[in-house]
Amino acid sequence: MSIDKIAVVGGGAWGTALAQVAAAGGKDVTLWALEDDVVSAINKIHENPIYLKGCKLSESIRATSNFSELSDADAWIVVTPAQHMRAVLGRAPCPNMPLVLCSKGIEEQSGQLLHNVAADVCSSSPIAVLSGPTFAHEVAKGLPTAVTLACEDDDLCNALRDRLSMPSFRIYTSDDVAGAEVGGAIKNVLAIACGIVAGKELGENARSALIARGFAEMKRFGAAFGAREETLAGLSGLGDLVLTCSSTASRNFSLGKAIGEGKAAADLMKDRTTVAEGAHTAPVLRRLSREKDIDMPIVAAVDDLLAGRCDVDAVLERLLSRPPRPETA
Ligand SMILES: NC(=O)C1=CN([C@@H]2O[C@H](COP(=O)(O)OP(=O)(O)OC[C@H]3O[C@@H](n4cnc5c(N)ncnc54)[C@H](O)[C@@H]3O)[C@@H](O)[C@H]2O)C=CC1
Ligand SMILES: O=C(CO)COP(=O)(O)O
Repeated sequence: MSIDKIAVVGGGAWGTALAQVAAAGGKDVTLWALEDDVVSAINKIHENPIYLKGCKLSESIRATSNFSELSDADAWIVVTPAQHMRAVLGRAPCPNMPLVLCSKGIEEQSGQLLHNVAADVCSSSPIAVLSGPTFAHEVAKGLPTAVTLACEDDDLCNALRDRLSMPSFRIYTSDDVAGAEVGGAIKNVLAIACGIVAGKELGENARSALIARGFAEMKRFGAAFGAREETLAGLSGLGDLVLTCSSTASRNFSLGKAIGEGKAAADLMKDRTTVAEGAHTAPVLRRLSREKDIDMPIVAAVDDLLAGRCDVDAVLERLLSRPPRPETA
């Protein structure tokens, strides 16, 4: 299977970093971006100063705002914010070639995982999911990174792995598409919770407890949505959870930190140019957990804080006064 021409759909930090990985691996890369300023900066100065400032890009990456220039690609790497994926793919002449979904979230309106959203819009495209602990600025610099690539078609999964791998970008394969998506979506909500712990100065013990109990919520949700526990314990679940819950380089963690320091979520969300997916995932995750009767107290707490229904002290009191229970329940 020839995968030499790559189209990247989405010119944010992650799409730009993935374009850089593919170009460094010798692929012919065309990147579709929404903003004309991003397109012209990548073509003229080989940088994306809006979303990935300070990172020199390969001169071979061509940027465009015209979908027709992606029509001869062998695969599309789709990196839009989760809530815009349906609209962006709907604007494109739907390709028959493989789509590699790299966004992290759940569609708010439909409650669907993103592979289902993409399948709705591009019903004839085979779908893979690439997810893991991957801060864009580190990947763009070529620092060592490992990810999960999930696809139900083994041959396609192996072909994509072979064509997209680099020594510093190590790809592990899986056939658990839902599992790879569930971990990436939920860890963003839990990162907001860990940011709140940091902003409120509740200590490192509390942060570790949140990671472990948050992982328990991820496993409960995953079991109801067809995710395998071994996938959730891997790069796309626990690996990404630990990364995002530990660093102010995470937009989700930083959003939580500011809330923990006393700022109002609504003010923090106003005028954002970069995406903190957890803020969009929390309400839909809460809704789905209620519908399926899945106990997710940390997700519920983050949802209440983001919606301004409670303050941090009230949410903390609620979490700490829950009745004792066996750890594995
Ligand atoms: N930045 C990172 O380190 C990583 C991000 N991701 C995921 O990749 C996805 C994209 O995130 P980033 O590249 O970081 O974005 P970003 O925060 O760097 O940039 C925002 C993106 O949103 C797009 N956008 C804004 N309004 C839009 C609209 N109305 N329609 C379509 N697109 C619109 C912009 O064009 C831009 O591409 C997210 O789901 C994120 O969770 C995954 C792994 C790492
Ligand atoms: O998904 C990411 C790292 O794997 C990026 O996290 P943030 O969106 O919180 O910055």
